[in-house]
Amino acid sequence: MRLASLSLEDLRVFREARLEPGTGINVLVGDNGTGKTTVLEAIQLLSSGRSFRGGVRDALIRRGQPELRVYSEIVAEPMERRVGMGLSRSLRAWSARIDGQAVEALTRLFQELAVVCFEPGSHALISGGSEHRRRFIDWALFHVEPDFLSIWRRYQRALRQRNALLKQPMVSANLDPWEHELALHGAALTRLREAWLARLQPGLSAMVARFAPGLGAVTPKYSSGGSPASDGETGLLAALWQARGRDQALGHTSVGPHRADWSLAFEAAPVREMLSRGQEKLVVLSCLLAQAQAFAEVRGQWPVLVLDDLPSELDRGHLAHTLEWLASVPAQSFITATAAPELPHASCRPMRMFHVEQGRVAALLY
Ligand SMILES: Nc1ncnc2c1ncn2[C@@H]1O[C@H](COP(=O)(O)OP(=O)(O)OP(=O)(O)O)[C@@H](O)[C@H]1O
Repeated sequence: MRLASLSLEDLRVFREARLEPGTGINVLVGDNGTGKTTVLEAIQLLSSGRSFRGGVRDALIRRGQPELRVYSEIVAEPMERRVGMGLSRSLRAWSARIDGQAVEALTRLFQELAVVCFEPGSHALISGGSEHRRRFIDWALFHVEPDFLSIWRRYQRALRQRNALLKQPMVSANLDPWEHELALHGAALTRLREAWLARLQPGLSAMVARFAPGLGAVTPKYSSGGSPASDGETGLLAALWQARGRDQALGHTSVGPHRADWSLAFEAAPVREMLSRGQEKLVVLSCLLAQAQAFAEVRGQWPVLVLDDLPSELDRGHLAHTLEWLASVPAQSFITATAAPELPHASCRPMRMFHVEQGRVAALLY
């Protein structure tokens, strides 16, 4: 999938801007603080309603304005289906449109555009809390597994209900139906997540061999958050039952897939603490590119790749390597940099360069 156009209105420094990206690598060049990252943020917003920069959402709206708007025409392969996606945020709420029609659920919009993002905060995938790693897998499942969203919602609903009951004087029988729900949907969630991690393994091994060969073979390990995954629904039900006393004291549910995690062990660095900061970045980059590739294998089209401030994240050799890889796959990508990086000569798609200057984006001849 790719963006044929992108328009921003009242998003941070931009009053109004529009660009028509190319189908291959798009480079956004400009000085610090001119708005390069904001263009990537706009793409991320359309795909998830959140900014990879975090922080308060209202900071996204241009100072003094009531609302921001982002619009894009998306082209979905293989049939070249065109979809107009619009997202706006007022001080109170988001609203979304597809082909001009308002959509009730934002997730309907997010299903149309899959974006894989590498940015300075991405190292949290390795060094941050487990929520980053769960979100990584759940992002893929949301896009490739039709049942995922309904399983995830049912699990979350049962979790909220059990947590609310845990805060009241305990009546064990009241917990029973919610624990059955949690076990049923939790076991399904665990199966999907484990299967996705297994699917990623070959691509991840190839990416690590390419970007961080010194680390040797990589082994992913999933930990299901309480009971062994192989014990399935029965095991999770038993774990919930056993944890009742402790959970009541805590006031929340301490076992289940909402506590799950995964890790990577390398031949040359069996524990995460042995990775240098730079190696961490290369591992994260490998995970994200492997994720994009696995997505493409399942969906038959690539997600859009956005890579913020790439030249300051990677050394020259790894930057060249990454650009070569990007040029070799049929994915649309967006890169920001303060100075134009040297782009590979051979590319399977046309490349395009844009200059960003204090809230304006201009296409450069390339
Ligand atoms: N709500 C807002 N209203 C107006 N301007 C804003 C708002 N939020 C941020 N800005 C401005 O928008 C610009 C944001 O720029 P952005 O982070 O996209 O720049 P950048 O080119 O990626 O910078 P760098 O190279 O330093 O990372 C900054 O000049 C910032 O002060």
